[in-house]
Amino acid sequence: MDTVYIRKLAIGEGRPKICVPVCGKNREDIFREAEIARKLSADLIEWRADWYDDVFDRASLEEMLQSLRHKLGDKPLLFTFRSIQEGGEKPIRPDQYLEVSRTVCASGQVDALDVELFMDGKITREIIDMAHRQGMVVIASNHDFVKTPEKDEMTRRLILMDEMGADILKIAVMPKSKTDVLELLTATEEMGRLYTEKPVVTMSMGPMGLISRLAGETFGSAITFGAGVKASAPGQMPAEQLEKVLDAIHESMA
Ligand SMILES: O=C1C[C@@](O)(C(=O)O)C[C@@H](O)[C@@H]1O
Repeated sequence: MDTVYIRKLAIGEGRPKICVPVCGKNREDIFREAEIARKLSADLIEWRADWYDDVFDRASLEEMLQSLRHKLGDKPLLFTFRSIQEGGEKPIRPDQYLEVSRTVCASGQVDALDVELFMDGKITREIIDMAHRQGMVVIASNHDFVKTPEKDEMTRRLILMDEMGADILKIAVMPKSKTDVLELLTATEEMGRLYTEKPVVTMSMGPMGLISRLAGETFGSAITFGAGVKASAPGQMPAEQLEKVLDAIHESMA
């Protein structure tokens, strides 16, 4: 697997990196959560801006990006607007998604950008190119909060992300059975062995899928999300506990 750097953080080698989401609705909550995430074991902080009340106001968004960067120092920052159809808080039209992404890219304050694969083919490509021109890392993503697609469909989507030029390929799906969790792990393993050199990030959500958030070093998932103040998706463990488990696995595997 190739290593992708987000600032100095090496994604794709060693222990999976811990990403802690920040999901505040207003300035105060966002700063409080970011401060907690920074002190926790976060290797990377995700600002889930779909939770932010004023996200569609450009001046407020620009100001928040600057302040967040200031608060986080050189901690790597991932910007995500998760659309409602993929499990996020707010609906967003493709043109708004493009506009928000433009503001984020132009701000120069963000290190990595989450781009939803199925937002809109043309816009997705445009955003990926724009983020790359700014020297940002692109994490393409896809989420199914209802079910686990078949293994070949999951690998197809991840391959599509690779072809679209994303640097890191991510999929999160909901299991209905333990077999679904195995499907996700098999898709993860196959991606690394057969289809890509890029880092892959996968998770099976909910309590049944929890094991997939711990097993990245074995099956090939390079980032795992751990809860700070609150979880941004079902099945996330508190980041502190997650760190202990990942460290124990890493040390015993060495
Ligand atoms: O894509 C992901 C993964 C995630 O959905 C999870 O299941 O941990 C959490 C989201 O905040 C993040 O953007």
